[in-house]
Amino acid sequence: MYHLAKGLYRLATSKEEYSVVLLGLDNAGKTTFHEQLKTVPTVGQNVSTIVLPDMYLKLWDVGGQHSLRQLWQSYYASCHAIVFIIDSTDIGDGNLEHDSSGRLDECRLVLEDVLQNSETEGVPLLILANKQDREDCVEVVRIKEGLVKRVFEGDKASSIRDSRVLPVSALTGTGVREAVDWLRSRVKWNKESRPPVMR
Ligand SMILES: Nc1nc2c(ncn2[C@@H]2O[C@H](COP(=O)(O)OP(=O)(O)OP(=O)(O)O)[C@@H](O)[C@H]2O)c(=O)[nH]1
Ligand SMILES: [Mg+2]
Repeated sequence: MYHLAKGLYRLATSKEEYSVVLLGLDNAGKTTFHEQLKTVPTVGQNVSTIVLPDMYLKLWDVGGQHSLRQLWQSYYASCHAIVFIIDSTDIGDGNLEHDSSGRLDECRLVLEDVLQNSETEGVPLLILANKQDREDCVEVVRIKEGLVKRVFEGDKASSIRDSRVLPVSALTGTGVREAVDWLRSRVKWNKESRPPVMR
């Protein structure tokens, strides 16, 4: 009887859990974005869970430094969405042809690499044009035209997936709510291909 009651209680109180991995070059603002949302720390500092009315969103903050990027792929198979964060102040004027620092091109290559991996096929992708609070930031439309469109139109991004580009400031929190709302709807839409874990 106890086990039945416990089972029923669990069934009534359990929720779907979806994992979201935060990617992007070093210094893009992944950890700042994560801090903005952090409610329940899970194992380790770089994982936390946001409790939403209808689901848990588990966020994985992975380091973006060059040497750490090879670890990203270990998150691909189990993630339900990818957030790719861009430092909008570190991509020149957003045009690949004038990219003197090389960071826009680096960003493009890294993003292409993520999209090309077969384990990310069909996974919803949210691109965040971060640091929009800064005066020297490149506007989101330019990032869409100069980077995202090129990546999506190139031959390296074959698979069909839900994607969106949103302007945010992880520091001030502007746009963060919209980002979570987008993720919440998309992981649900994609749940047949990537079923959630029940918690
Ligand atoms: N002005 C401004 N600064 C930001 C914003 N987001 C992050 N920063 C700053 O950018 C720097 C890097 O942010 P992090 O969140 O540590 O970057 P990261 O992507 O986690 O970097 P790695 O862990 O090295 O991959 C910090 O000094 C942040 O305060 C933002 O929206 N606006
Ligand atoms: Mg970090």
